[in-house]
Amino acid sequence: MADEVILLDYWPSMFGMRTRVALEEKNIKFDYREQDLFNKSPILLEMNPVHKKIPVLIHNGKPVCESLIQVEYIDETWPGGNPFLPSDPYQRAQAKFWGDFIDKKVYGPTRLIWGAKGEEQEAGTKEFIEMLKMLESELGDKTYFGGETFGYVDIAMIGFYCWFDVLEKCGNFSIEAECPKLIAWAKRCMKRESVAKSLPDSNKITKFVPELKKKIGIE
Ligand SMILES: N[C@@H](CCC(=O)N[C@@H](CSO)C(=O)NCC(=O)O)C(=O)O
Repeated sequence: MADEVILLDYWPSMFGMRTRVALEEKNIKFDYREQDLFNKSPILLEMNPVHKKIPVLIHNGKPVCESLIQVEYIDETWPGGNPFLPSDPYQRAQAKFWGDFIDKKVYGPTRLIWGAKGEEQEAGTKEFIEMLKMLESELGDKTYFGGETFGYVDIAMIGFYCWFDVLEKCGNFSIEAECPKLIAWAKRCMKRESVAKSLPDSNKITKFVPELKKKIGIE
């Protein structure tokens, strides 16, 4: 029986983009189901009762929650092609460390940059740039975070790239000026069909943010 793969997602989500990219990298056919996070569907509540968040990967009726867990699950379940994670335990640990770093240290400041004002927004901008500089020094002169092949940390981070334009406009800074190597890396990733297909156009994100702010009551 062919695998049934459903992805409960939300188009602007940099977390959902991770799972989209991972599925595309493995050439897995999946049923993409856009979710309304302001009026959550019964299937979302049923499949992710703990966090009630997207993305949720439903594989033959069984839900896998949390985007980085989904990326690893996809890598293990469909092992063909380039592995996302290295086989060496230490290298795997290092890749997961940077995935965790992105979740703990990169995502938070982005909310302040587009959602806050004044000193709070400035603090978010400063923090974001500092965190990107740490990522850039980890990348160094490598093609991808794991070396020559596109993998786990690239997948964890690349979804933020389509948010860079709106973050720069809100925070009045240039990511390229601060982290040129990181921008060069992102452009390299965008050349991959799996990434180009999975990330929305940054103009769409830029138009979306003011609508989102209105919807959540921050103006
Ligand atoms: N650690 C999780 C984060 C998912 C998340 O925040 N999803 C958001 C949309 S993207 O910002 C979400 O589903 N929010 C709905 C809510 O918070 O109610 C992951 O990596 O999958």
